[in-house]
Amino acid sequence: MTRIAVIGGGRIGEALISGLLQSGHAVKDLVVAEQHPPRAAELAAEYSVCVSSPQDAAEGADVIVVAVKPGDVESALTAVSKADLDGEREQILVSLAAGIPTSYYEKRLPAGFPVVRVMPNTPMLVGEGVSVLAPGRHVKKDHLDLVRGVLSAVGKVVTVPESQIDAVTAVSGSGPAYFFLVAEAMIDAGVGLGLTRATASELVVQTMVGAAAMLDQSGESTTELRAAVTSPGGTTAAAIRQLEKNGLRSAFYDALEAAKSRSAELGTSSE
Ligand SMILES: NC(=O)C1=CN([C@@H]2O[C@H](COP(=O)(O)OP(=O)(O)OC[C@H]3O[C@@H](n4cnc5c(N)ncnc54)[C@H](O)[C@@H]3O)[C@@H](O)[C@H]2O)C=CC1
Ligand SMILES: O=C(O)[C@@H]1CCC=N1
Repeated sequence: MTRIAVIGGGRIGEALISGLLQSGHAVKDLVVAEQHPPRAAELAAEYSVCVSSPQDAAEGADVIVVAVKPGDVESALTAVSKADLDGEREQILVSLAAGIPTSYYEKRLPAGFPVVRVMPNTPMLVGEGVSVLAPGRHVKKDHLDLVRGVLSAVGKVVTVPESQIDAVTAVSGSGPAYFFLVAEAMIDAGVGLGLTRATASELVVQTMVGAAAMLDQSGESTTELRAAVTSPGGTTAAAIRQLEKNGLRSAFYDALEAAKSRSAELGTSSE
């Protein structure tokens, strides 16, 4: 089995660990390096996962996953680099950090070391993530297949050229937060209309789950599905008119542009 070291046991590191274990990955083939001791203890207790230093974790791993904040990548990589790393051993580094390009790692790792940049998202926690892969210069087909195999255990896997990864970050990396925000706003609006918070939450969550399942399974476009709910002169048309009047569509254009720019900015500040 592929041995995986996760450097950084925060929200996305935990989502990956949890998703891999739920999909049948053996706990003995997972190790996490987490610098914050109480958090490390929490992960060990929750998942029975082995906790180690970044150096030791990287030493024995086939896949080294960097899951720290972009600003912590330098220190994490310095620690990882103390391990006896060797591209010849077919080790691969997978970076989940927003903004940090593969060239950043390639400059600092032994020559020829394969690096795959990945933009995951948190639904990997429940096996419904989407991980978008962008291979670095030294990545061969076998490396990419290995990373694809690992991440397909926790959701869908898509591959793009690295030039598209800032846009991907804006769409699917940050995307779950947009849906959570929409759900939050709808729940509050339902409460404003007199529903209890529990009822409003139940209705909104199930509506989101149902709508997502239809998008996924019906084969119909978003426009067709929306039209099917929108009766002429009806309630949905009245609501959508207000959403459009209040700039929902352009708010999303602006929001995703801001996220893409921020991802690019994180990259340039870490050259
Ligand atoms: N949270 C999300 O939805 C997504 C996050 N990402 C990326 O994943 C990375 C991690 O994000 P989060 O999990 O949200 O952050 P987080 O702050 O929850 O977790 C990062 C963890 O790394 C640990 N850490 C920092 N430096 C370390 C080191 N040198 N050695 C060991 N552990 C170290 C911290 O103590 C912390 O627990 C970021 O680069 C982010 O851009 C990517 C896609 C989605
Ligand atoms: O907000 C962030 O920077 C990270 C990257 C994508 C989702 N969360």
